[in-house]
Amino acid sequence: MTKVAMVTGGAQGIGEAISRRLAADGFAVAVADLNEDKASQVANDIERSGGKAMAVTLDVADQQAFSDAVDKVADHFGGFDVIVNNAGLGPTTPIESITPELFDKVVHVNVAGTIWGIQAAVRKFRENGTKGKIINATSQAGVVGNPNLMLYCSTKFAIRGITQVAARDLAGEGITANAYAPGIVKTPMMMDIAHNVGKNAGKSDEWGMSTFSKDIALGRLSEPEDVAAAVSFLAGPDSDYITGQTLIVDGGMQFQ
Ligand SMILES: NC(=O)C1=CN([C@@H]2O[C@H](COP(=O)(O)OP(=O)(O)OC[C@H]3O[C@@H](n4cnc5c(N)ncnc54)[C@H](O)[C@@H]3O)[C@@H](O)[C@H]2O)C=CC1
Ligand SMILES: CC(=O)C(C)=O
Repeated sequence: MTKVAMVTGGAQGIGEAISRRLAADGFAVAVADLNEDKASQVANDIERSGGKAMAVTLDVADQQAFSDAVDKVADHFGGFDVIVNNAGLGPTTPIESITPELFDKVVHVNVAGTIWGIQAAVRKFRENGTKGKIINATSQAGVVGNPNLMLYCSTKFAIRGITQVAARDLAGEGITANAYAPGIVKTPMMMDIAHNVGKNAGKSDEWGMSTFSKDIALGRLSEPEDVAAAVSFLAGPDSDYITGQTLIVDGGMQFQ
């Protein structure tokens, strides 16, 4: 029986790499994203390569839409086994720059979006009697406070707590919940942060990326595929006994 995985923010960056890796692992993959065109491109490319995939247009901050999307995926593929709550926003926010509007936007996507994904997945797992897996995107910025990323870091620290609570609440049903914490990965989100680091110092984007990565990850950059390999492990049978953990993906893999 083909297992089914849904990847939010699956149309670009780390999420795209996760979508492609899980398809290569044999999952039927739902590429869920705000960006309908990019999600369709990724899903179509997976299908052209012999995998099973579908695109789902979704704003993870919309609780009902998330629930409806999980129903659509389960109905289309005939099951639902893994949710990867990968979608997120990563603005650069010096303390004085944080507004109520920006706070609401980022927390609704990163934190509420993760909770709505867990809620929708658990409902479907229970309906189908599936011992499913919940895999959430935190970050090294959810383990260590990063300069000028107060709002973002607050959400990534929150996601680790959400993951630990979900693991504890769901252990009796055989449902696991874990998080992955990438280091510095060259994606549009990270390039935006690097741009702001450089701009604040009157330097280039390249200087910003190099400086930030040296400060945070000893200058080590990870590839989206490195993170996808960690998520492949968490989605696969070898991690069935693991729950409530954060897998750090920065110059290797280690549980936190
Ligand atoms: N790039 C990095 O260095 C690191 C990234 N992460 C985390 O990994 C995850 C993916 O990050 P990246 O690939 O770098 O991001 P990205 O910004 O390159 O891609 C994010 C994807 O999520 C989608 N998205 C954004 N808001 C959405 C919403 N409301 N509903 C549905 N989809 C939405 C975007 O359309 C995009 O396709 C995020 O949770 C991020 O916090 C963690 C550590 C490091
Ligand atoms: C974007 C992010 O999570 C970083 C810089 O670790």
